Order: sequence, then C-alpha cells, then structure tokens
Amino acid sequence: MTTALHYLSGFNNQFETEAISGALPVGQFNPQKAPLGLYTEQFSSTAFTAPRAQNRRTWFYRKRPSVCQSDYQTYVQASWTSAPEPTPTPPSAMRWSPLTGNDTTNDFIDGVVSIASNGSVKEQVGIGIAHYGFNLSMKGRAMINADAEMLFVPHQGELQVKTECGCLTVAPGEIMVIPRGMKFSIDISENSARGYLCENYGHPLTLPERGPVGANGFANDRDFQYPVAWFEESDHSYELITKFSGHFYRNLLEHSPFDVVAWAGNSAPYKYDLSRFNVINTVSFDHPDPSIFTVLTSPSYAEGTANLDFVIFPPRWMVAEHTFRPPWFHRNVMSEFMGLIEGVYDAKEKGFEPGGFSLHNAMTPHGPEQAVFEKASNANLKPERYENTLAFMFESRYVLAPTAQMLNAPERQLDYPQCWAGLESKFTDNNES
Ligand SMILES: O=C(O)Cc1cc(O)ccc1O
Ligand SMILES: [Fe+2]
Repeated sequence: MTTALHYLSGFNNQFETEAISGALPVGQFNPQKAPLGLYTEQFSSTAFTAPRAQNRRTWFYRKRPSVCQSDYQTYVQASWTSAPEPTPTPPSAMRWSPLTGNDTTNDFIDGVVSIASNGSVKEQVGIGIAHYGFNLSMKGRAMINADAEMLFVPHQGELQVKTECGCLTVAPGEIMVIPRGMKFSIDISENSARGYLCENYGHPLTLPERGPVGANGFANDRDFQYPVAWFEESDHSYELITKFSGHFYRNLLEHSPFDVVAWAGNSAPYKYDLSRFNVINTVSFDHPDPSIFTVLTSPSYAEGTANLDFVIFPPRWMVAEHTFRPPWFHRNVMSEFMGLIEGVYDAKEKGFEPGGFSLHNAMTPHGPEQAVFEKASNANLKPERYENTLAFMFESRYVLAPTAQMLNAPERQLDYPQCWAGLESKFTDNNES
C-alpha cells in the first residue's frame, strides 16, 4: 500500500477506476472476453430489483473469480457474537469505562468484542455493536463479513485498509464503511488501534434527507472518499475468514484476494472526515432534536424510523438564548448507544471517557448529570464554542441487548445512575399565600 493515497469523491457515485489502463470494458459490463484476460464478477449489495435510487452493485475485473477458494472450515471467534442475543436486557441506564485487554497479540479479526445487538442477523434486520482493539496487522489474512455492512469509528490509531476496490487509511476523527461481503484486510503502523464498530445487518447506510434545509449542509456528498482500483503485486496465499449467519469460517486461497485490476459501480468502501460535517443548529432558542447531527442513516420499513442512525456531536458554536443548552431530560422510543472519540461530552462531564460507551434503551429515562444540570441552569448564556469534543450515537428503532459478557464486565459502571441521584425537587408554589 502506498502512503499518499488517491481517492474518488462523491457519495454513491457510479465510479469507474482502473489500475491498468484498458482493463475496463467500454460500453458493456460482460463482454465475451474481458480485457487483459481478466474475469468479470458482479458484486450485488442490494437485490437486483431494488429501486434504481437504492440499487447498489459493482462490477469487478479480476485475475480470478472469487469462487477460486478451498472449502469452508469452521473458525472460532467467541467474543464476536450476533443478534439475537439470548440474555434478557434490563431497562437500566448503563455505562462502561473503556475496555481493557482486547488489544494484546491480536489482529483485527480476533480483537473484536461484541457489546450489544438487536434485530436478527439471519433476517438482515438490526445492528451489532462492538469494540475492536488490536496490535497486529492482518498479514496474510483477509475477511468477508456476509452478515453486515461495517461502520468503523476509530478512537485510537490509524487503520491501513486493503479492499477489493483499493486502499484507504482511516484515522480517529474519520469513519469508514465497508459494504457487506467485501473482502478486506487491516494493517497498522502504530503499536495498536482501538475503535467502535457497528455492523449494519439492514439496508445500506445512506445520506439523510435535508428537507427545508435545502440542497447543502450536514454531510455533503462530495466529502465521501472512495478508493481507486489497486491490486496486490505479490500473489502469496491468504487465509480468508468469513462471518456468515453469526458464525465464522475459514478458507485458504492460493493467491491474493486483492486481485481486482478495475471496477465500475456504486458499491464500494468509503471514508468520511467528521470535521467536514456542516453543523446546522439553532440560532434562536431551544435545543433541537439530535437528528440534526445525523451523518448517515440506514432506513427501516417505517418512514423516519431508522434501523440505524449514525449521529455525531462535533465541535460547534452554541448561541441559544434563554435556553437550557445541554441535552434535556428525555425518554425516547428509539434506543441510544453512545461513544466518545475524543474530549468531553456536554451532558456528562465525568465518567464518560474516550473509548467508553453508554446505553439508554427504549423509554429508559436519561439526560444531563446533576452537576451539568446545575451549571447549565445558572450559566451566563454568551455565545460559546464547544471545543475538544467528539461524541457519537448509534440510534436504532430496535432494543439493544448487551451481551452477557458486557452486562457482567468489570468495566461496567454499576453506579452510573447515581449521577442523577442529587436532582431534588426545587418546586415552589408561587400561588401560596
Ligand atoms: O442522550 C444523549 O445524550 C443524546 C442526545 C443528545 C441530544 O442533544 C438530544 C437528545 C439526545 O438523546
Ligand atoms: Fe438521549
């Protein structure tokens, strides 16, 4: 992989890219003989008949078709589980300190630890949330996740990623999405890498509508970056790990899976720098719903009710007048999982650390901790820039069930609900004589 990578830009564009000129057929997808002796393979990420606006597929022109692989054998990765989770979910507000211990002598595949999931991996509904931590590159190993599109949210260490479509580097403050079923391999140049991972079992992530905001704003299409075609020169053997229907399998390949010389289509991995998010918020009063911060959404079949919303809380100006500025106390039909990439989150100044996470499931009451409530209720409301902060939320219409391992993890902060314990009644009846 070269260090200065080139990217194509524009969310969901129909791209064309070739590592050797002349590798792409002109005017058709599958000529009787593809150029340069390459094999043609279609990669369908939506049903053939999905409406045109949602349809995603890519044509690969590669040295060998993907069927050239050994039989599947089972592989064990016991800490990466899938929905449905068998353990009952208490409705408690939950929070965890950063996980320790999952980045020792592991590569990415073995360094994934599941946190919570919903829906059903077999029915392609819901999400699986995990944390990864690893200190080895995936030398000679590649992975396919047939269960989900994968959203990576790194909080430590740059990822150097090879995929069938080409190479990407992803640093904290950026995100990456790899389509369901695409082969990839992750290397690191630093000592370790840690981050959050959301497996989206449902409809591929897309940009949310803008409504009356107009044609620009939020995450702009042009800021999404896709790799250019690239293939691995050395044709050494690979172990390919497949996650399929919640279980893991391995095959041996006598050649590199990264042998795509050219590709054309709109289903490809992409990355996005979260600092490019054009934040739109109130310039008058009141705290709007956090849906104004949605970067990407995976719709469900109920309009406006997402399988997954990926929402960020980035640095921004806060100017709201005569307003309680932090998030309000609330109860939400949607389930909210939150993580912190860096800095401090405005609703929780203590106990919510980068690498840590919280879960407020459907209808579980939550909101600002007592100290934040007191401070914000009495603050002088000058315009203020929120710096040193980058939190995010995976929000879903389905209840998120933590794994038994996470419910009992030493990192779970069992005293978390105590952050609201001091919120006493201040009620005074003004009409009393
Ligand atoms: O619970 C949270 O901290 C996330 C959140 C933030 C916000 O600004 C409004 C609602 C909400 O759920
Ligand atoms: Fe919330």
